[in-house]
Amino acid sequence: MNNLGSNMTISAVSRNGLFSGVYLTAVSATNKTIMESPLIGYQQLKGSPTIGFTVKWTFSDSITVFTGQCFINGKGRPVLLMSWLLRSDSDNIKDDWKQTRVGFNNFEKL
Ligand SMILES: CN1C(=O)N(C)[C@H]2CS[C@@H](CCCCC(=O)O)[C@H]21
Repeated sequence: MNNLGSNMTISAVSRNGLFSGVYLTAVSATNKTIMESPLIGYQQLKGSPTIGFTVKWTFSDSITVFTGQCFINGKGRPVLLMSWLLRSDSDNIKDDWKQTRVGFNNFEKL
Protein backbone atom coordinates (compact mmCIF):
# COMPACT_ATOMS: atom_id res chain seq x y z
CA MET A 1 0.00 0.00 0.00
CA ASN A 2 1.15 3.57 -0.57
CA ASN A 3 0.43 6.89 1.13
CA LEU A 4 -2.35 7.60 -1.40
CA GLY A 5 -4.24 4.55 -0.11
CA SER A 6 -3.55 2.53 -3.25
CA ASN A 7 -2.73 -1.15 -2.97
CA MET A 8 -1.45 -3.81 -5.35
CA THR A 9 -1.94 -7.57 -5.35
CA ILE A 10 0.94 -9.25 -7.19
CA SER A 11 0.84 -12.81 -8.55
CA ALA A 12 3.83 -15.15 -8.11
CA VAL A 13 6.95 -13.93 -9.90
CA SER A 14 7.90 -16.32 -12.72
CA ARG A 15 11.41 -17.74 -13.19
CA ASN A 16 12.28 -14.92 -15.59
CA GLY A 17 11.06 -12.16 -13.27
CA LEU A 18 7.73 -11.58 -15.03
CA PHE A 19 4.75 -10.84 -12.78
CA SER A 20 1.19 -9.62 -13.09
CA GLY A 21 -1.43 -8.40 -10.68
CA VAL A 22 -4.09 -5.87 -9.86
CA TYR A 23 -3.81 -2.24 -8.75
CA LEU A 24 -6.59 -0.71 -6.69
CA THR A 25 -6.33 3.02 -6.36
CA ALA A 26 -8.17 5.19 -3.83
CA VAL A 27 -7.81 8.41 -5.87
CA SER A 28 -7.85 9.32 -9.56
CA ALA A 29 -7.01 12.27 -11.75
CA THR A 30 -10.46 11.74 -13.26
CA ASN A 31 -13.92 11.93 -11.69
CA LYS A 32 -14.74 8.40 -12.81
CA THR A 33 -15.74 5.50 -10.58
CA ILE A 34 -12.53 3.76 -9.48
CA MET A 35 -12.15 0.07 -10.26
CA GLU A 36 -9.37 -2.53 -10.03
CA SER A 37 -6.89 -2.28 -12.91
CA PRO A 38 -4.51 -4.91 -14.31
CA LEU A 39 -0.72 -4.55 -14.10
CA ILE A 40 2.19 -6.41 -15.63
CA GLY A 41 5.90 -6.04 -15.05
CA TYR A 42 9.36 -7.45 -14.47
CA GLN A 43 11.76 -7.52 -11.59
CA GLN A 44 15.42 -8.50 -11.55
CA LEU A 45 16.10 -11.86 -9.88
CA LYS A 46 18.47 -10.81 -7.12
CA GLY A 47 18.37 -9.31 -3.64
CA SER A 48 16.94 -5.76 -3.53
CA PRO A 49 15.83 -6.05 -7.18
CA THR A 50 15.03 -3.22 -9.52
CA ILE A 51 11.44 -3.45 -10.75
CA GLY A 52 9.17 -1.97 -13.39
CA PHE A 53 5.48 -2.36 -14.18
CA THR A 54 2.65 -0.86 -16.19
CA VAL A 55 -0.94 -0.27 -15.03
CA LYS A 56 -3.65 -0.12 -17.73
CA TRP A 57 -6.44 1.77 -15.92
CA THR A 58 -9.87 0.19 -16.44
CA PHE A 59 -11.88 3.30 -15.52
CA SER A 60 -9.94 5.87 -17.54
CA ASP A 61 -8.00 5.93 -20.81
CA SER A 62 -4.75 6.55 -18.92
CA ILE A 63 -1.65 4.38 -18.49
CA THR A 64 0.89 4.58 -15.66
CA VAL A 65 4.40 3.13 -15.80
CA PHE A 66 6.29 2.58 -12.54
CA THR A 67 10.00 1.92 -12.03
CA GLY A 68 12.09 1.61 -8.87
CA GLN A 69 13.71 -0.79 -6.47
CA CYS A 70 12.73 -3.10 -3.62
CA PHE A 71 14.70 -2.65 -0.40
CA ILE A 72 14.47 -4.14 3.09
CA ASN A 73 13.81 -1.24 5.46
CA GLY A 74 15.18 -0.72 8.98
CA LYS A 75 12.34 -2.84 10.37
CA GLY A 76 13.26 -5.74 8.10
CA ARG A 77 10.19 -5.11 5.90
CA PRO A 78 10.23 -4.93 2.08
CA VAL A 79 9.53 -1.46 0.67
CA LEU A 80 9.20 -0.41 -2.98
CA LEU A 81 10.72 3.01 -3.72
CA MET A 82 9.12 3.92 -7.05
CA SER A 83 8.97 6.69 -9.64
CA TRP A 84 6.00 6.85 -12.02
CA LEU A 85 4.71 8.53 -15.16
CA LEU A 86 0.93 8.90 -15.54
CA ARG A 87 -0.10 9.53 -19.16
CA SER A 88 -3.64 10.81 -19.48
CA ASP A 89 -5.55 10.45 -22.72
CA SER A 90 -5.88 13.55 -24.89
CA ASP A 91 -8.50 14.27 -27.53
CA ASN A 92 -6.26 16.74 -29.27
CA ILE A 93 -2.57 16.58 -30.20
CA LYS A 94 -2.32 20.25 -29.21
CA ASP A 95 -2.88 19.13 -25.58
CA ASP A 96 -0.12 16.48 -25.72
CA TRP A 97 2.32 18.76 -23.81
CA LYS A 98 0.18 18.67 -20.61
CA GLN A 99 -0.83 15.01 -20.52
CA THR A 100 2.08 13.41 -18.63
CA ARG A 101 2.43 13.66 -14.84
CA VAL A 102 5.48 12.40 -12.94
CA GLY A 103 5.75 11.43 -9.31
CA PHE A 104 7.51 9.38 -6.66
CA ASN A 105 5.82 6.95 -4.33
CA ASN A 106 6.73 4.27 -1.80
CA PHE A 107 4.82 1.03 -1.17
CA GLU A 108 5.03 -1.01 2.02
CA LYS A 109 3.99 -4.66 2.28
CA LEU A 110 0.70 -5.14 4.19
C1 LIG B 1 -3.53 6.80 -7.16
N1 LIG B 1 -2.16 6.93 -7.65
C2 LIG B 1 -1.14 6.21 -7.15
O1 LIG B 1 -1.25 5.28 -6.32
N2 LIG B 1 0.01 6.65 -7.68
C3 LIG B 1 1.32 6.11 -7.32
C4 LIG B 1 -0.18 7.77 -8.59
C5 LIG B 1 0.31 7.39 -9.98
S1 LIG B 1 -1.00 6.52 -10.78
C6 LIG B 1 -2.22 7.62 -10.08
C7 LIG B 1 -3.64 7.11 -10.23
C8 LIG B 1 -4.12 7.19 -11.66
C9 LIG B 1 -5.54 6.67 -11.80
C10 LIG B 1 -6.01 6.70 -13.24
C11 LIG B 1 -6.36 8.08 -13.75
O2 LIG B 1 -6.50 8.99 -12.91
O3 LIG B 1 -6.51 8.23 -14.97
C12 LIG B 1 -1.74 7.94 -8.63
